[in-house]
Amino acid sequence: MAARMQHRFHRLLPLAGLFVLTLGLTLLGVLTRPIESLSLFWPVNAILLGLLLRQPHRATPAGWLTIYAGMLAVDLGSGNTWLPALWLNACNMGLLLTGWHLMMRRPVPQLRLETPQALLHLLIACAAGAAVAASLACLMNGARWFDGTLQTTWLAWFSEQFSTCLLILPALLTAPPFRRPGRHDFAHADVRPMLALLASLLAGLAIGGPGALAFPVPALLWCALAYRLFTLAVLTMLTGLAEIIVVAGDLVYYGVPHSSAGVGALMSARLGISMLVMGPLVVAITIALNRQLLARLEHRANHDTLTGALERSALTQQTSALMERRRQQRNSAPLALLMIDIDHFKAINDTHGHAMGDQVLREFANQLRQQLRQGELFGRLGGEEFVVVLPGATRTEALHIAERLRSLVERLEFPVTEGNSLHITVSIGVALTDQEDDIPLEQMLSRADVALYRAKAQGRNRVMAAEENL
Ligand SMILES: Nc1nc2c(ncn2[C@@H]2O[C@H](COP(=O)(O)OP(=O)(O)OP(=O)(O)O)[C@@H](O)[C@H]2O)c(=O)[nH]1
Repeated sequence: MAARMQHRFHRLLPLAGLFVLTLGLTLLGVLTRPIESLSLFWPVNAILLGLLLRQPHRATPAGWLTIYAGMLAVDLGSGNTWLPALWLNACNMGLLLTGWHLMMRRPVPQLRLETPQALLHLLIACAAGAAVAASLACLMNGARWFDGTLQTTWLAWFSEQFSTCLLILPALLTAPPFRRPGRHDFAHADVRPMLALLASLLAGLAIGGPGALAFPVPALLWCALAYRLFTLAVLTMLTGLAEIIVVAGDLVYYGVPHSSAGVGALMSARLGISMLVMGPLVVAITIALNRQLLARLEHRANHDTLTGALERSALTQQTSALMERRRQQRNSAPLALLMIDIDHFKAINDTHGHAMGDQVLREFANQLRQQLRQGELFGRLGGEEFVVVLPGATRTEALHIAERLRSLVERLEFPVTEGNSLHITVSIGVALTDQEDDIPLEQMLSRADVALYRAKAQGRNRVMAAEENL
């Protein structure tokens, strides 16, 4: 009984959360809505659509009904009668369901706006959702708003819903998982593009006229080049919403008439503002895409495809950079280099086949990598020979780590057939440098190689230190 109650509680809790969120957002929309007219902007639908696209498991029939109930509760609570409340919120649901179904047909990268085409799909989904909402509004309510024509009513609904969704959704869809920002997040942030954006908005306010709406575009393009996609999406959202408020609130003369006959012009301004921000968003998406591709290419170029360890050239370059940094910082902490070679690896290939040899190399590398700390390097020199670089490790520590790795490998099991597995051992040569004895990398490698050779000569499965400096 208690278990069933608990199960029911766990099922109802997310729905209760959705209900409270809908209630809060709708209340906010209603409070900013002048009596007997449409809201300046109605962010409820865009925010709920963003939430459902990020968390599709909430979009169950019960979830949709909960949202509808939340919206109805606010409308009825604020004095609306049943029929208009049912109708009005059916329009909102029309937008949500249309937008959700069109967007959910897209693969995940499109949902996260990872390609420029994804932005076009978002535009189509917003337009279709807004069109459904506007059509339902006209169908149900006739032409009771504005100047009483069906066309103005439809366009007013459409422009408000379309522009709000297009401005808000990119920020919601690209938001990274929440984490507390660290000091480093802001340490190197370039504030100039943001200041330029602010200046362009102020210039728009000071100069006015219809062209002023486009003043922020160059600053937004600069922001697109300087910031992450999510940051840019937040900036385009804030810029767009600020401009809509300024135009609709008649705070500055933008050449947009505000009589009821001017609803069409206000609608045009809303649509224009939401489309102006598409350009900077496409630039930011393209840059993010290029960065990802470059990072992937760089990873491919620097890492061995079989084991994921650093390639010889990347290992040499990163170790040299590490040594150079130590030199510049006059860091007297030592740096240790372990050269690790699998014993009798040829026999594994010969006995179990090359594919099994590859499997052993892959698993061996995975296990070794897991033992290393951040800042330590792991590379493959070729064949079954690997290198570990340990910055700051003393002689005792380096020997201790090498011994730990040797004994770990000895205990590894590589399944060959059912109930049958093979074992391997490694020989390790250790070389160490410090400030007084700052030797080039190539010399470190050859010292470790000599030590490794001695380990092999003395029977393998052992750690030997280079004699010169240990
Ligand atoms: N499966 C597989 N084998 C490789 C790869 N790279 C090198 N080898 C094989 O690794 C073996 C290395 O053999 P040797 O250099 O004779 O060394 P060993 O048999 O480990 O003997 P010792 O090092 O003296 O203990 C050769 O047979 C290579 O063909 C690889 O990427 N995959």
